[in-house]
Amino acid sequence: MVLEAIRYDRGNLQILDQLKLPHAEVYDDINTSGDAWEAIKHMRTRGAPAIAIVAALSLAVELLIADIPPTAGDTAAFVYDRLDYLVTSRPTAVNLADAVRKLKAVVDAEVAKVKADGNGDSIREAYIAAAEKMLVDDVRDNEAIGKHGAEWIQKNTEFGQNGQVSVITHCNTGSLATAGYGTALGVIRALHSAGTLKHAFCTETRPYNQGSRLTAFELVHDKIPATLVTDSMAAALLKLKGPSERIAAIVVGADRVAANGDTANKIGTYSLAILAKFHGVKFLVAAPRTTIDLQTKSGADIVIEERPGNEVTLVKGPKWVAVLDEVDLSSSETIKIAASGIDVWNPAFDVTPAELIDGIITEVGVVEKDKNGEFQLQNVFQGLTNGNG
Ligand SMILES: CSC[C@H]1O[C@H](OP(=O)(O)O)[C@H](O)[C@@H]1O
Repeated sequence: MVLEAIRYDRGNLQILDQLKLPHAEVYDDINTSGDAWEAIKHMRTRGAPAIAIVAALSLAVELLIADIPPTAGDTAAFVYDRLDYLVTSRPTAVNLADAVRKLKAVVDAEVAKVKADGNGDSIREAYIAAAEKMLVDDVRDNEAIGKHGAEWIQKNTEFGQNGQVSVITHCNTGSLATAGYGTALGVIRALHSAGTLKHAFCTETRPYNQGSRLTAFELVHDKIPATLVTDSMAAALLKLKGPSERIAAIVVGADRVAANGDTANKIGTYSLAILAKFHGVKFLVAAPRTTIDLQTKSGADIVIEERPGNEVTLVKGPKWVAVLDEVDLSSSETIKIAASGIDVWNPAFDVTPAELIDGIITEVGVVEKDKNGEFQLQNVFQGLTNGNG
């Protein structure tokens, strides 16, 4: 059974409520852009690609039920208004803004054909087809990212050239963050499928715990040999077990890759990049081209989302029944794990400078820095890379 964060057929969209994972798999109906905004904002669905796809498809569903004036101009105005609203749900990941830009262009082209006072049906149809294509393209891109990333690791790491490799990954970048297969977790899936993965190590990824709640869930589901560590254990893991476990690389996802290769990703990524450099393991970012933002020159220009402090100080979940080593799904408890009155800083992302990144794994190949130590990311949009993947 394949894990699905998003379930869709025309007129019907459901998301897997990721606040209930790993203990319960509950799907929520998404019937409007408003439903999608709430789900994205409160992280019932999350992951840069998944956010964009859920937003796009929510409007594809809404267009079939909303009471919109019949002209093409009115339909386009409704689409623009809803897309502009959806893009306010979370600021850091570029995939949503990228999808909005592309969907607006589809609508504009259709309005140009039928003229503003023409029938709005073709606008609706063009939008829905474009949104549905994003769902299909994402899985295809992720499988290509997995292939390129696995090949690059096997070819460009000492452990990869003579046997199996182990990989550290952060946050969740799998089927629960995308339309399927995943980006960095897709690379781990590809290594595992090729029989070249020794072990995957996933970090807990405080405070939302994407690693312990979601990535661990995916790795167990796929029967991939894996070990969970806390974020603070990563350094000791590399120092004490890096050679013996043949840890060849740290592979992470991305929320926004700036034109120079600086990458915004889940908080804690920057620390891992520094550890990789110090311990001589490769540091790789896995991201589809929908995550690469040539309009943002560098990491300094990326808006970092800050989330509520209680996402750090409160831990919610079902009661654990010790004697059964199971959870009581009929219960729900919230535990406070910090002193009242303490200030909390809770940035959801950090920025890893391009100098710490050995390669950016895309669906068209792995981009490495040129002889001047710079990423030439514009080339990937012509399907070109200079990597060895
Ligand atoms: C392929 S998911 C990319 C990216 O999105 C995640 O952020 P969040 O869980 O807050 O939506 C995380 O940073 C992943 O690396």
